[in-house]
Amino acid sequence: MRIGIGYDVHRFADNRELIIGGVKIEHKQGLLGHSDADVLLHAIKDAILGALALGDIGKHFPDTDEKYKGISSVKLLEHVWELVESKGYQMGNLDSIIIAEKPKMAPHIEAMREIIAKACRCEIGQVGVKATTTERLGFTGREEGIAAQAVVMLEKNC
Ligand SMILES: Nc1ccn([C@@H]2O[C@H](COP(=O)(O)O)[C@@H](O)[C@H]2O)c(=O)n1
Ligand SMILES: C[C@@]1(CO)OP(=O)(O)OP(=O)(O)OC[C@H]1O
Repeated sequence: MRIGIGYDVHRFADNRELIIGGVKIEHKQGLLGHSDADVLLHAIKDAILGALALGDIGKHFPDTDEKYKGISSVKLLEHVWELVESKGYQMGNLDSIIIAEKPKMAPHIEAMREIIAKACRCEIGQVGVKATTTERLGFTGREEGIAAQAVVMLEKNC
């Protein structure tokens, strides 16, 4: 078994879509990034790569490379998962948390779990997604950005 941890932050910006966990969420602002800035999927991918000591997403998908400009983070997760399978591992389980004052994530959590489970070729029951505010404290509390954390456990195929 291998475990990994991931953490990411993206700042809010005008004229950007808000995409979290592969779900487009209606909000006054979106997150800024070279890709679609899906902070949750970035934390999950870093946790997966970390579990296999393969570095981080910046190493695999440099933000200086035009081919990743505006790219869907679901596509990048699918690519990371192909690496996992090529190394002979499968999903044990993953858990994650979105740290955001607003918007409300609860109505979108099931859709996020489905998207992540599909990309990682596992059951929805192996994928945890939660959300919390920081009670208006800090940069997330001031609605300057959103953070996400993830942990993953991978199991070696028999
Ligand atoms: N952006 C968010 C933040 C929180 N939630 C849900 O609300 C619950 C209460 O949040 P607290 O920070 O006050 O503990 C939390 O457990 C989430 O279910 C949310 O949907 N979206
Ligand atoms: C996802 C990538 C892709 O270029 O770009 P960003 O959306 O800027 O995201 P970040 O977490 O800052 O860096 C990782 C990059 O790999």
